[in-house]
Amino acid sequence: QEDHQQDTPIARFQRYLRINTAHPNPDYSPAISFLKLQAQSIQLQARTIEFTPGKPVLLLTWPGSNPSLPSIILNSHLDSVPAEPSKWVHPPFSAVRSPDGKIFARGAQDDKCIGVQYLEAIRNLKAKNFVPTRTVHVSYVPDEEIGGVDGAAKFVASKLFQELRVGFALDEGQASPGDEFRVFYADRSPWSLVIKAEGTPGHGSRMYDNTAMENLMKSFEVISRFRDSRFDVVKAGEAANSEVISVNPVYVKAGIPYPNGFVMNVQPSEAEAGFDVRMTPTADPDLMRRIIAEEWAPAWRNMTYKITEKGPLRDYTGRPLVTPTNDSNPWWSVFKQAITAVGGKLAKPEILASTTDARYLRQLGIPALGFSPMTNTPILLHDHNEFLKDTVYLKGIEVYESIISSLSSFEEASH
Ligand SMILES: CSCC[C@H](NC=O)C(=O)O
Ligand SMILES: [Zn+2]
Ligand SMILES: [Zn+2]
Repeated sequence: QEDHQQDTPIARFQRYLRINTAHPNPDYSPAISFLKLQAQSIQLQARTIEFTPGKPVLLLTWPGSNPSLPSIILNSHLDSVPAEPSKWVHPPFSAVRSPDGKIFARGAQDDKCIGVQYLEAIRNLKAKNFVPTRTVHVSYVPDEEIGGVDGAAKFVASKLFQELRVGFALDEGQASPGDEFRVFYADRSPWSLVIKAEGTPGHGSRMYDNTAMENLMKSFEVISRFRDSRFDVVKAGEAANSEVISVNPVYVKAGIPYPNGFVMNVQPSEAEAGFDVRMTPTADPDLMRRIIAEEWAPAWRNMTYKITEKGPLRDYTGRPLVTPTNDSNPWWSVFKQAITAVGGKLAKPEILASTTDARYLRQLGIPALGFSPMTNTPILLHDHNEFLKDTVYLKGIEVYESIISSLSSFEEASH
């Protein structure tokens, strides 16, 4: 294909997309090599740090003329979720460009687009002899899709990160089906919930009280009611999906396995289910824990449970992980103006329904916005046939040029 031979912004995007960094075995080293080469070609300093062996963080730096000012950081993740190739119109790591300009690849939207757009924007600014006042860092972190424990979490906790003196951060957002850019000022925080029921085993023909399955089914009813009550608010148009606590069942595990299925005439003594729970930034974690303990998995119904919090819900001062999008945050006005300067319209700032590594930055008190410049684009992250149009990709580079030049030359020494 013609795209293979060239060294154009689109061809460079395709090259990054063709590196398979999907879980469960993301191949990080070719991705790092590719990005390092790109960084070299535009004279950015590069550092690779393995906080966990085999899980590199790449940090690129464009020094500012006034390094005493807090820096800005542009973050993206190296990894992707897996793809099911048989369900795609083009192989998920082919980065095929269709005649109408759609570039198909796992990671096209989430989030390899921004990873290279940052660099293309810097390339263009350098070509125009732009010099940033503040230092600009670009970071590439592993394992975002599995929680970032060995990636962003370790990176932001490092001495190196502290030495960067980051004043403001950008991380990924989500595509916008309309013609307004979307921006995210907070994430919902994920909890993994596993509930287990125990009960009296017995013959499949008998009806008696307190079986494990009956205990688990009662939990499903209670949890369903909680889910409906929140979902009804969303369906009534009174809140966005991301503004309520969500709970969704993700697995059930019970029964006695048999070579071709399950034993059908024994009621099992144990049953288990897993739930994805998403806490809104201002949700009360103690209240949620009480609901789980007293209603969803009560000991009196022979149930136990385990909650695993996937990241922080509050910053170190106990405040919700929310970046102000008003005049109290000078970075916000600079960001907003940078979008309008290139003819972009900005939608009302939103909470992200899922989560990103931005929560680790917000935990430190660093203002962080989630932003991926994709308008008129269907939301295809984690979906089959994820794609991004070439024109949208190229427009995004222009948007980042505006954002990076504005943020990096903004002089007020506030945090
Ligand atoms: C359990 S942390 C997982 C993080 C993941 N991030 C993107 O999809 C998410 O599910 O939101
Ligand atoms: Zn992502
Ligand atoms: Zn993702």
